[in-house]
Amino acid sequence: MSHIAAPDSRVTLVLASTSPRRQQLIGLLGLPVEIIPSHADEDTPADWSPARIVEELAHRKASAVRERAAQTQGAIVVGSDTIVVLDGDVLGKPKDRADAVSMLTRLAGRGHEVFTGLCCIEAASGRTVVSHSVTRVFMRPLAENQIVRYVESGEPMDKAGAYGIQEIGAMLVDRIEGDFFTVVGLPVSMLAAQLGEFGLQLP
Ligand SMILES: Cc1cn([C@H]2C[C@H](O)[C@@H](COP(=O)(O)OP(=O)(O)OP(=O)(O)O)O2)c(=O)[nH]c1=O
Repeated sequence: MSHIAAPDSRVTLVLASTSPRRQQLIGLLGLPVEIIPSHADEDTPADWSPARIVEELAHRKASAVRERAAQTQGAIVVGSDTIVVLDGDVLGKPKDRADAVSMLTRLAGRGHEVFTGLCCIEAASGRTVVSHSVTRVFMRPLAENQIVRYVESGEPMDKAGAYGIQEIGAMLVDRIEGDFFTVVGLPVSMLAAQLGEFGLQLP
């Protein structure tokens, strides 16, 4: 992987996440990274909009580790949350394989939206920036046996909407409108823009 010169060695990004995808993607920024898994409550009121849900959950995840992150010099905590939205219904991670099959049966052959919320908190000051990004994903029509075979791979189980566009799930997707990394769970260019608000110029 190529790297540009570290833009600001006084900053460490503290990723409040257990997601291996987010851990890999945040490395693209070329800044020092620490991981502090966050276990925030993910319940939200039923009448909240998708945008409000993902922004709130990204904020909760980042807030939950802010205090621990403050021990690191120049820490900026990053939290993120991703949901799939179809016909106004929020699809999170599937509860079991049957739930994954039913989500994918609904998603096949049509478009849906993926919302990702992103929150940066400067640990020392508490200064907070939060926003979200939306990408439209169009899935190929899928036969029942294709869906079942995909679910048997185990890949869908830790992913919102029961698919991973960056893995075998790439074969389920016809096209997207919007940012790819929003679907994977960490909108890299929005993160760079948020960090710009803390005076970091990236790249
Ligand atoms: C739609 C889609 C989702 N996903 C993933 C991104 C997120 O990791 C996950 C949604 O769950 P989240 O609750 O957003 O995140 P998480 O529990 O995996 O990690 P953490 O809260 O610790 O940060 O779905 C993909 O990897 N690819 C995809 O194509």
